[in-house]
Amino acid sequence: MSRERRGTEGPDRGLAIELRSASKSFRTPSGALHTAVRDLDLTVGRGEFVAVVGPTGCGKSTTLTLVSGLEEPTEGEVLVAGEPVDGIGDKVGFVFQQDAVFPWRTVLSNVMAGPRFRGASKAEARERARAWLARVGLASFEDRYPHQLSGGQRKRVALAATFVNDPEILLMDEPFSALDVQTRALMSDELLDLWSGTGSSVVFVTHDLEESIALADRVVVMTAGPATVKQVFAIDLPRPRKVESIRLEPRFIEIYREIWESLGEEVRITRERGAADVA
Ligand SMILES: Nc1ncnc2c1ncn2[C@@H]1O[C@H](COP(=O)(O)OP(=O)(O)OP(=O)(O)O)[C@@H](O)[C@H]1O
Repeated sequence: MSRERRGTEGPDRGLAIELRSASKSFRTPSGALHTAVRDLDLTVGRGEFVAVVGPTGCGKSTTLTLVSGLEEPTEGEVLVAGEPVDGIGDKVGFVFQQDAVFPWRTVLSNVMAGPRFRGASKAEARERARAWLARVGLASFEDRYPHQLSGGQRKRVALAATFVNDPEILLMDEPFSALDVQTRALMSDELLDLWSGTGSSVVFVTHDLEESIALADRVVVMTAGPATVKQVFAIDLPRPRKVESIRLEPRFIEIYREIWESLGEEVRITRERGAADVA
């Protein structure tokens, strides 16, 4: 286990993402300033899988929106591949809790959409989409529409539609939280399988500590809001991993206890604040 260095060294070519003292405040409808993220330092290496856990409402999604370019930091810097983020770049892919699929398009057409938008010919887009649909086990579903699929199948379409664009960076915000427990474990295994060949850097936000440990190279624990990095844990479990079996290993349980000690404290702080708000 290691606490991450909270350094401010110069640009590092080996880094996919750097947040340097990043803060984000929002103006609330009443006109007050609400700070969602405060003085956040976080780096993600190329090809690294980082999971972010923290109490509800602490600022995890806001952190992702800063990396994606959907929002700008109020203070500090956000760099992707050594360059300051300037709007939404095509190096970044997203998978969210809601299915980001076009309901009026077939499965094949959904997966072709990204390459087509990026200038690929129809034939090339179709070929690449079919290859990814085969990888996620949906080759025979290409003519279906999203409403004709199960939740797990729709999630597979979303994964294929993301990976088909060869993203350097993959931002995932609780992507599997709407799925049942078994499908969730299967999807986690599939994600690891798909990711392992790509070299993409992943930032995966989740409420589920088990999921974060099973998937990630490092788990980042955020403080109760405003979010800042509390502690970073290196996960020294071997790969390839299967989530259902790895979580029974003694080392996994040991890591879980250590991280929960850190995370549980922030969850308690958040709960106590909530209780004070309604008192
Ligand atoms: N556009 C916005 N305007 C005002 N406040 C916002 C905005 N976006 C987020 N917030 C506030 O910032 C805080 C952090 O929100 P965020 O969605 O990042 O938390 P989170 O950790 O992802 O939450 P959860 O775990 O519940 O999904 C919350 O108090 C939220 O209400």
